[in-house]
Amino acid sequence: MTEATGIVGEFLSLKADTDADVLAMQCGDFYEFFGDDAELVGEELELKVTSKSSQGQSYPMAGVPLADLTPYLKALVERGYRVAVADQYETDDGHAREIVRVVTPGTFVETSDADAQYLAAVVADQGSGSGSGPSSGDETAYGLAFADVTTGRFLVAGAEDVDEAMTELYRFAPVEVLPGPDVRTDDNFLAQLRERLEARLTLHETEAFAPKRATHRVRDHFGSETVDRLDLPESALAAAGAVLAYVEETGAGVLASMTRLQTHRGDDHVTLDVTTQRNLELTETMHGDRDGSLFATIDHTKTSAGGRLLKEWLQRPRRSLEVLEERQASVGALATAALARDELQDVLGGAYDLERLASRATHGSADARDLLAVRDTLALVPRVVEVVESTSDLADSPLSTVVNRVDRERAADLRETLADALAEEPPSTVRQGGMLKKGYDDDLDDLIERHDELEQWLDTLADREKRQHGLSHVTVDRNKTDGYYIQVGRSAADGVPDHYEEIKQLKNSKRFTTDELEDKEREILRIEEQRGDLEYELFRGLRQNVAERAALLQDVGRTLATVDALSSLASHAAENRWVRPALHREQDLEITQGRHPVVEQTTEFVPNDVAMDSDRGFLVVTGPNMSGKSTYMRQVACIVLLAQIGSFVPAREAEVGLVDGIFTRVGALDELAQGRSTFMVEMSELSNILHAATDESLVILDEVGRGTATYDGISIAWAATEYLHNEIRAKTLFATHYHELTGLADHLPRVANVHVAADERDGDVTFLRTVRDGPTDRSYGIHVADLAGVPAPVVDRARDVLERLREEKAIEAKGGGSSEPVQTVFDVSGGSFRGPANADGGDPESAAKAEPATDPDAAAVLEALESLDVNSTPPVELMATVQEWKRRLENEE
Ligand SMILES: Nc1ncnc2c1ncn2[C@@H]1O[C@H](COP(=O)(O)OP(=O)(O)OP(=O)(O)O)[C@@H](O)[C@H]1O
Repeated sequence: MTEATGIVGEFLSLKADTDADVLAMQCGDFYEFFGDDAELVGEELELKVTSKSSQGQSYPMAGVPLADLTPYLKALVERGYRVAVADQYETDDGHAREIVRVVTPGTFVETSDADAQYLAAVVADQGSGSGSGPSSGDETAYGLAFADVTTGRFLVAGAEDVDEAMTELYRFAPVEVLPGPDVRTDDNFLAQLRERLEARLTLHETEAFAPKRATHRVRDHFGSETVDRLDLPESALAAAGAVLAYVEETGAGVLASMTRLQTHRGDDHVTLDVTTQRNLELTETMHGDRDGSLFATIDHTKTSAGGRLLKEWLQRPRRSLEVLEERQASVGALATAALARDELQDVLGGAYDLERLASRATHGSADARDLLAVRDTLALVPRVVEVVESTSDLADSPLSTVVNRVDRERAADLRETLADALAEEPPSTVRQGGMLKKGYDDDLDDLIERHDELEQWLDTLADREKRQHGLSHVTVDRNKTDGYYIQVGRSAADGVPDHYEEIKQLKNSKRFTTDELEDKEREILRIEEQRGDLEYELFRGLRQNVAERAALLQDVGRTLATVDALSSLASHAAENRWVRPALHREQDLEITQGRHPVVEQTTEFVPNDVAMDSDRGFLVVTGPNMSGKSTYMRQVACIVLLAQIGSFVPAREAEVGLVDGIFTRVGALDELAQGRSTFMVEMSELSNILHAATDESLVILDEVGRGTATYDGISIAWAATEYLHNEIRAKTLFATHYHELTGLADHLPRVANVHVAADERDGDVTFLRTVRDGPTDRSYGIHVADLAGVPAPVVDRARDVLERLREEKAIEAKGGGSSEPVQTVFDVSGGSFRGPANADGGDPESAAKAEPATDPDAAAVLEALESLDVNSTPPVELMATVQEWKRRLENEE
């Protein structure tokens, strides 16, 4: 095959030099894609694919106009592609092309989405674990770095193990992850990354992660002093260095907007593992919708920066009483000062995203309209301060400190500079002039003046020509093809003077030019070109000026976002009768008339109380299917979570002891699709909780043990309860269908039973949604099956069967002297199941029913099993023995 030459050859050779998935190469006014890349964009972006031949071979080709590249880049990076962009530049002997940047999901600066867009790196800590890399045990620690090129945010974090690393990663939801060298070989970690995150995994060159090199880079960028002060582990520095290197190498050109190195410390924050963030539907529902999430419910922010901040609060609740009480006080003040709040929200409605604009200025992609947006947003600062300071509730609240933190003088300076420079309605291009005002620069003023004079001359030309030559129907105008022209109506066209040179005939008129007009035209074009160049230079200076104040813009942006997020919480609290929870560091949790923050929006919600303290730290929640157990427990978790972002909560009154983590384990239907058995998922989640929870945590367990055989399930639930109660001592709510577990309250001092009440009359069940103390007596599964539309014959038959079963139970129960159906209970002291009759020393026959192992053959088998030493018996012999037991038991039946 002959090698392509010419433009295709150039394309293919540039492509061979990059590890990007796709190359867009500038060819004049277009970006072109050739070969496989053309096919790919043809498919992904629905671009028309044509063909281009080179050396007798035909190559697919597709292209987009220069000015339209951004939306195509956005679409490609959103699909996870990395796109190299090669620009064309002039050389002495023609032109050449060079790759100027590689646009990737994590380095796409021009995004229009409101959400944060994090690029992350994760590095295994060499010094941790048992020393031989990440696969050697789960004690490997990790260093993480997160950078948002669109806002300049840069954070580093450490994680003690895989779970913590995954939790942090999930919290930031990066769009692109750079796994460090060790992480790349850790299949388990990679599998979790793929499963938990929707991020592109990019294998960046390993040298970038080398600790020495990376540390040097971080020091160089953020200053040695900052780095020393933060005292970061090597792995975190390696991650941070790799992120910086990647941002630089991809050519995003925004490094300068990363002005601050912040640490994200897990111990400042409430641990919310991945499962919990999902289960509580913080930012999206279980079905992946934004609507119906907790965030969508409480978000009334007016700016995208405010929305981002509120989401960040929700994903990273705090543990510091001081921070939370400050936020609460501001929310309280804003909730009371309704008029001032309206005014603030109104003002914020005019704010643009300063953090994003700062990045665009640094990147060099901000146009004059962007700088106008900076000017207009800075102009809001005095008004915001004024509203706060002139409203006594707000002036006395921490909000006053928040708004006064801004360096107002510098903000006003920059605003003034921009106001003096920018024209009121600048164009969206930066090359054609018209962006800057008179008075900004003397040379520019000269050009503008001369331009104005010429325009004036042109404006009066038509009148002059009419007068001088006695013409009628004369206009003077310009267009792209004809340049400037004098247009004369057809009736008068024959009478034009001799020096008129005809350039075009139209249906009802003719177009002419004259030497004089051509001279003026040349002059005007020259001035316009000069003006364009000069304005571009001046504009770049102005933009650089803004870029150098990135930190100031980030501060102002952050302050406005904070006011926005706090006002949003205040609005929601005021409109939904939420109250300020009393926070403290004790274990108590007391919620009076609490509601579920999301469900209350769409349902006539029945409020419920929760009372937990050091003597009552474990609630077993029972109740019929569909009665509201899950809602009740999630409501508790949501209220604690809201309290720990500084929000008010849906209750009449609430007292919340701060927690260090919220852990949940609820039905995991969605995991089924990923090929893991429900039970396996359930157990690994339980295992995570039992490892991670502490006596300061809140644990929510919904139906643990349900995914396996009943007795296994009960046993696991039982053992987990004991462990949580005795060892971990976490505040726990445990919903279960295993009625047996309600017996725990009699044996474990801190366990109490509550149930969600339902009323049954004439076979109809009414859900009361009220939570009451004590266990429930039965479940109403058949009623729910009926509600769910299970065919009537099946429902009827189920009722029959249930009746029969109850009758049998009733026989047992009668022996116990009770007329109520009684369920089998688990004997704590004996560790076995038995009927209550037996517990009372009643009818031995019914006890035998509940305890099948008392059958003589079964007892013999059990005895043999007990004395068998499994470890020393060869497998074949074991199998034979089991078969023998089986035969013996079956024969007996
Ligand atoms: N306090 C309440 N007020 C009003 N509606 C409620 C309340 N609690 C729950 N609900 C509604 O009742 C329905 C069932 O609630 P939930 O899923 O919590 O029941 P459950 O007892 O956990 O069910 P299951 O045992 O079948 O999992 C939901 O539609 C929920 O919105």
